[in-house]
Amino acid sequence: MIAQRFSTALRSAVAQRGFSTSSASLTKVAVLGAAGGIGQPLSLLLKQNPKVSDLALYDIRGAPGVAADISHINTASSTTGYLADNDGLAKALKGSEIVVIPAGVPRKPGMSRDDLFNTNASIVRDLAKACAEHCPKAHLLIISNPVNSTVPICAEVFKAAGVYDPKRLFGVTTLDVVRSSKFLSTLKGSDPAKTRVTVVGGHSGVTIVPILSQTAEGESIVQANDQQYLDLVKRIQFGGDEVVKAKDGAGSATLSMAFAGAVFTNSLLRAIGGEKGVVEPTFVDSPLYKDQGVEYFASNVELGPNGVEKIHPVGKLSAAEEDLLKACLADLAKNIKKGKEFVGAA
Ligand SMILES: NC(=O)c1ccc[n+]([C@@H]2O[C@H](COP(=O)([O-])OP(=O)(O)OC[C@H]3O[C@@H](n4cnc5c(N)ncnc54)[C@H](O)[C@@H]3O)[C@@H](O)[C@H]2O)c1
Ligand SMILES: O=C(O)C[C@H](O)C(=O)O
Repeated sequence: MIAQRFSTALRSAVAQRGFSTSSASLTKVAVLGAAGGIGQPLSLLLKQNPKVSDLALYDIRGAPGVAADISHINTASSTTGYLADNDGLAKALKGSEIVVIPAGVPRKPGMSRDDLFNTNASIVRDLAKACAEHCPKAHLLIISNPVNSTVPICAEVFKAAGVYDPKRLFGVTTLDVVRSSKFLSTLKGSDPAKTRVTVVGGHSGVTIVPILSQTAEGESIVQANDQQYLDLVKRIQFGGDEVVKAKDGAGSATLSMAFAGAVFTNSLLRAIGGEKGVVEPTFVDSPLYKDQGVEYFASNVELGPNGVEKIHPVGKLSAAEEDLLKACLADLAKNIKKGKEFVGAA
């Protein structure tokens, strides 16, 4: 009865905001690391998403305050904050269909993402264990770095628990897509909303491979293969370092990441709600380069109600992009192996 009343209230709020209610699914979303630099703005953006029915905000510190604050926003979803005591993590996860994980430490200048491994690997492993126990069918969206290793860690934890579904595990690489779109459209004077760049590979340095040749605005830059192209690729691959440097010890990208995380979560919510043709680049368990020892790879993925619907191949590449891909695969294989070794799976 209460659930029915809530559902009616949510649909009416959705309608008032001008969104179509027909495809609006009612979905509980948990954010783990919700009081952090990414967690707070991401939670704020998710609170504005009419497809979210319940927002469960978990952190080892500060989550109840963030939840109290966000809960006053007059959208229909409910918001609850949880700490580790009183079984907070289990309560946050129970019934969640999507779990977004930005928990962990960010970089400081001079650090690589791999330097975060020692701290973040165990944080992500333990959170994945809790997910495997309390919401084994949830879609897991991993933001915590190094993504190239934390995604394999989650997969191995789920395999050990006997609940692994490769279709429901995603490394969030959307920030690379967002940056590519912004940097390319700035150079070309095009509309960033219409300048869509596919980024494949992984999420760190040379493992980030923008396929500019497949975008109308990028084609001529790739053909010229001059300093402008080299600079653009470098800026996309090392955009994270640009922010780390500018923040000067206060962390890494948080606001643009929250935006990117909200974009990817919304795409998945649309697909879960039955919308067809929703495609996002994301780092998943992928057949594309398994024969070269690379089990996880980001490429365009069509999303569906059960997560990964179809993994698209990278398509035609320029000679320069072929070289970028080669360098990517070598690094990626090492990052993946490191993650698997951490959980005793390699
Ligand atoms: N995938 C990407 O594109 C991308 C982009 C930016 C940042 N990141 C990564 O996201 C992570 C978080 O960055 P941030 O700037 O939000 O850091 P932050 O330090 O501001 O926030 C991290 C939060 O995680 C919490 N936390 C730590 N251990 C936890 C645990 N066991 N359970 C629950 N919460 C826990 C902390 O209390 C903190 O609130 C970093 O690893 C960063 O490198 C990834
Ligand atoms: O650069 C970082 O460490 C954070 C994130 O991965 C990014 O790309 O901004």
